[in-house]
Amino acid sequence: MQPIISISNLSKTYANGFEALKNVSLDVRKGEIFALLGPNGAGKTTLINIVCGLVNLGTGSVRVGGHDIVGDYRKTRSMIGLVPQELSIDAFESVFATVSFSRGLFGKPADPAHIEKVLRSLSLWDKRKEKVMTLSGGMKRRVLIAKALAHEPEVLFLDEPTAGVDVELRRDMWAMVRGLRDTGVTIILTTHYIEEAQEMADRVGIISKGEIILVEDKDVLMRTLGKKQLRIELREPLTELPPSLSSHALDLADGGDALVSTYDATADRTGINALFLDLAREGIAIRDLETRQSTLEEIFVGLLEART
Ligand SMILES: Nc1ncnc2c1ncn2[C@@H]1O[C@H](COP(=O)(O)OP(=O)(O)OP(=O)(O)O)[C@@H](O)[C@H]1O
Repeated sequence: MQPIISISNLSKTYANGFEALKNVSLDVRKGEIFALLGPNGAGKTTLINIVCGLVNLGTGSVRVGGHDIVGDYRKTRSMIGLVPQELSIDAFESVFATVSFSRGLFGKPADPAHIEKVLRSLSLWDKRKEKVMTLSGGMKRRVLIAKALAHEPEVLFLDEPTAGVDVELRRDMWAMVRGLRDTGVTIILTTHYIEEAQEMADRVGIISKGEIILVEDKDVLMRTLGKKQLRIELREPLTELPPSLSSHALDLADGGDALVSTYDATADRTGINALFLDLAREGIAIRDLETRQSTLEEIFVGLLEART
């Protein structure tokens, strides 16, 4: 499939000499939710701002829908909606007016029916006549999303969309973003909430110190890099691990009330059968079992640690 965004060998050095992006190449597929994860200062916003035409690119090229972002600036800009990190909106305008105005910026004719659809999809219709300054922070963030959607973009960038938003609103936003994806909009989001990427993304890209260190299907990433943990609660506590169990990667936990084994769930032999046999031989009785898969957060931290 033709990617909707194609970034090739992109590097960016700011005027002060800081190299914020180093030879980044990345394709985003049409209709996917792509999560860009990285620690503070990794270059996420720089990358987004270059694609959106807000920061000049250094070297390399970026195409959106097959159009070059420099040569075909107007075309690519009109294909993109951006929800920026900072809440910057015209405080004195009504919700409806500020969202309609955004559409006009792209030279699109007024379309009150479209604006109504966008406002309704974001549960903002009841607030359409209110001044933006009277809204709560979460509602203001929705207005930013409405503004980004006013000109019917094919690609939506969400730069930390749920920073500082409460859990309920975050879940509403996720549902809203999924709904948008279902209408064919490609979504690229940056986030510090790895839970958000885990919940929403089709693919995940990890950026660190200006370099893309990994791009992978989320499910593949979690399957291949995710370790599983087996927790065995014991009927009787152990004071120490019996020597016969020393060949298993086991730790005593909860003051001896539990054993914890970390294993690779994708391996042909996980060693779990042998472990249970040895436990039975030792006469160690089990009260309960629990297995747990690594979260994306653990995978992410592990990847970054492996590079330092
Ligand atoms: N105009 C600028 N001039 C010089 N350096 C800059 C400029 N803008 C950003 N930087 C630097 O480039 C690096 C990448 O910044 P960027 O905002 O892209 O990171 P980020 O991954 O979005 O971080 P965060 O998660 O904190 O938003 C940072 O070290 C930042 O200080």
